[in-house]
Amino acid sequence: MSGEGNEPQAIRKLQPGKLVIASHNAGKVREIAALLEGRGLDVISAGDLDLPEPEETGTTFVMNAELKARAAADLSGLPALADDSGLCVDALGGDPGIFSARWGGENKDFNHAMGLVEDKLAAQPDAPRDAHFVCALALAWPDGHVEWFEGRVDGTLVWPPRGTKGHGYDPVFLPIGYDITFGEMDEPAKNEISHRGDAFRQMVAAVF
Ligand SMILES: O=P(O)(O)OP(=O)(O)OP(=O)(O)OC[C@H]1O[C@@H](n2cnc3c(O)ncnc32)[C@H](O)[C@@H]1O
Ligand SMILES: [Mg+2]
Repeated sequence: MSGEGNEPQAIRKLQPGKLVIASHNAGKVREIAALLEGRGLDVISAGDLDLPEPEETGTTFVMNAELKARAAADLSGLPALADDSGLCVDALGGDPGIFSARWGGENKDFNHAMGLVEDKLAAQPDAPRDAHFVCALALAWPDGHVEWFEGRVDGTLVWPPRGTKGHGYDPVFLPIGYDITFGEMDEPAKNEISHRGDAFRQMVAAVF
């Protein structure tokens, strides 16, 4: 059968029309909608469609992005784009990583989550504060086809948290080459250098 077996799979183009943003995180949905602007897509969020939040049982960012995108595509019958992302701190062996949202607890309290990172780093006062954000994007179609892209941005962590423009861990993340945190940066400037912007540029080059 053609297209199966060991043949490389062609990248599938995304046609103009409806696209579900398979995320329940308002900050991410806002950034994703801005990154997709002007591409002829009618963007609907998982929240607008009342889609349930799937349990993130994967062990990698890509696995979790794929399971969220597939769940939304299956339930909506539309192509769906999911983002699984997180902050990886070198001195903490890559934590919180795929558990970044879960460190915010049931109330999704990122002051608490940033405090947890600070407390754990306090035990290693001489360790470098290097960290990076990762963003895996998965684009899934209702017939099961899926495409993946992964982006990254490197930086260092600073305390106290600075700025109120971003979301999640943005106030403690100082990207390399900048003297303001993601929390102090306007959204278009953040999108230009962020893990999410990086993954999006790869996706745009491939599927449009
Ligand atoms: O799964 P969905 O519904 O998309 O929403 P979520 O918030 O649970 O998203 P993730 O599972 O991907 O967890 C990612 C967490 O990592 C953090 N994060 C990801 N991208 C970030 C960014 O650009 N700035 C700050 N924090 C970010 C933020 O705390 C997120 O809650
Ligand atoms: Mg999540």
